[in-house]
Amino acid sequence: MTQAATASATGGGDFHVFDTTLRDGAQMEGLRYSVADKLAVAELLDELGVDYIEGGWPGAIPSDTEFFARAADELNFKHAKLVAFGMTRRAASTAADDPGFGALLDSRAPVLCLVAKSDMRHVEQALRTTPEENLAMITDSVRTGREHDRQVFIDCEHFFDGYRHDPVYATLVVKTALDAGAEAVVLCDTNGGSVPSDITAAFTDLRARLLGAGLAPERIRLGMHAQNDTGCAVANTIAAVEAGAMHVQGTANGYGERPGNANLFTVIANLETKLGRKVLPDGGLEKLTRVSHAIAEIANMIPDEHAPYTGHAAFAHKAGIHASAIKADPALYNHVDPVVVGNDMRILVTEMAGRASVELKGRELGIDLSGDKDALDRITRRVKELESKGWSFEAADASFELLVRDEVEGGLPRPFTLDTYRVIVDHDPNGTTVAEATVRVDVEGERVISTAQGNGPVNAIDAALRSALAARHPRLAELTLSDFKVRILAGSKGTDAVTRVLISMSDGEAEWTTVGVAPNLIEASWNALADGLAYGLNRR
Ligand SMILES: CC(=O)SCCNC(=O)CCNC(=O)[C@H](O)C(C)(C)COP(=O)(O)OP(=O)(O)OC[C@H]1O[C@@H](n2cnc3c(N)ncnc32)[C@H](O)[C@@H]1OP(=O)(O)O
Ligand SMILES: CC(=O)C(=O)O
Repeated sequence: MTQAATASATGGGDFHVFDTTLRDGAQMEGLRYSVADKLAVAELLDELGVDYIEGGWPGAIPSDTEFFARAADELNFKHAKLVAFGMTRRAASTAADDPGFGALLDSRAPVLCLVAKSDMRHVEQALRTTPEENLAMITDSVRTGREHDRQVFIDCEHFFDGYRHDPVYATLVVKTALDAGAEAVVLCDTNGGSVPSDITAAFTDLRARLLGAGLAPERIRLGMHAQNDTGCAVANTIAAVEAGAMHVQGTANGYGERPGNANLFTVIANLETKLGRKVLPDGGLEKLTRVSHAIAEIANMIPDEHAPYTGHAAFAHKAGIHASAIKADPALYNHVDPVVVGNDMRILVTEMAGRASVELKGRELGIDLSGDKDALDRITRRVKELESKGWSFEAADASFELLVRDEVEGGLPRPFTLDTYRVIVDHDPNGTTVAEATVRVDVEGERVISTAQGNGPVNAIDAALRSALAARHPRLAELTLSDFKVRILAGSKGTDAVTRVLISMSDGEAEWTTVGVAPNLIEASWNALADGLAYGLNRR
């Protein structure tokens, strides 16, 4: 860590984006970072341009102690400052003698963020100390941090509940921390039970009380830390900023304990695009989607498709009426240009599509359908008819493209046509199951028969088909099956259910998905497989 400690008690209009993905975000059930993961996440957050990265609690959590040791040697942030989280010193001791506090200083982090009690009930029941001693713990901890050349933030735990219960004491806690030299005092909605009007009222009232207590306006530096238990964490954070907060805390993708924390990426995007506050360095905002997905990958979490701004579906339009207006101007149905946050707009073609949806989807696929009203009519009708029978094109772009090309270009060249297939599944007395498939196909005028075994019927058909085509189509070896999804769609009478199969394939450069629907699982799979291979072999 080459970052010099820059303890500063100067007030002013600077605004902080404070990320706590690696501390509070790591408190999420089911999430566990290795030290290497944490180092990688920290680098991504620095690249995005957040101001502070809270790395964990050194001294309390052994892997966090290791993270800070490695961070000090290995990380070289371009923009951010690394923050060590901890608590104010223990009651009836001194910060200088408190081993927990010592571990924070030993971490070499240039910034400390200390959680302090601000709800009288917590002081009495959890700390089991006096209100005065709690204030002394805050003063001593902030001053000691400052004496060691650290910036110090105070997180006021349970601030909003405490403020409702005893606003005089909660105000005194904030004033004490600011008087001691805290860079900012962060008001935490720890139980996450607040709604935006609570936040606005508390910030406004607290500011008036602090001014009344003699604090100069520029010394009132407040921040917001919102948990998402009411689903209002982002809204609460925005309400806080509108009420004067100059520091926002949150986590990547909203990871955190219980329903999580304020999604910092949504907060940042709202601040920049709605409130007109530039909070990231130049070029930062357009990295938002990539960084969000990269952190999900490291955290081993499936990215939230529907996350505002960064989700894959955040700018996906399914309704035909939306597409018809988007054709005139994408801004008519997008609240911001997706490119601003590094995302893309997508048009989904389903039974809800109209001609405009088909035209725009064609444009996405590089097929110009504009002006061909007959083709647009035919394709739209065909999509609606197939979807009513169970097909689903929204996740199967390759099947849609094959359908469009069939309608307007006489279809892509088919590398083979099926004559027959047969599959046998053997379950022997030892419990071993083997599937064997034989396919008979026409390949460029020649009839080819091939037999292969597999661990299941679809695997066996895939192997037999590949073996039949291998000599004429060596590129098949590059095409791998990356996903196989089956869904049974209930029929109207209960017994006439149909099966929908989605198959994703990749050639190492691109991935595409095809859909097959039939009353029989093997037939549905064959349809999807045959289309997937045909699409792949035609891909350039
Ligand atoms: C709202 C938040 O999310 S804050 C972050 C919470 N994160 C964590 O708790 C994760 C890491 N925590 C830990 O590893 C452990 O809980 C430790 C190391 C911090 C403490 O462990 P222990 O010493 O075994 O204490 P334990 O966890 O049982 O209780 C917490 C102690 O801290 C005290 N404490 C709680 N908050 C504060 C505070 N702000 N300032 C000073 N002391 C505090 C409690 O009164 C209690 O004291 P006691 O030991 O005298 O009963
Ligand atoms: C500090 C913190 O994480 C909270 O109060 O929620």
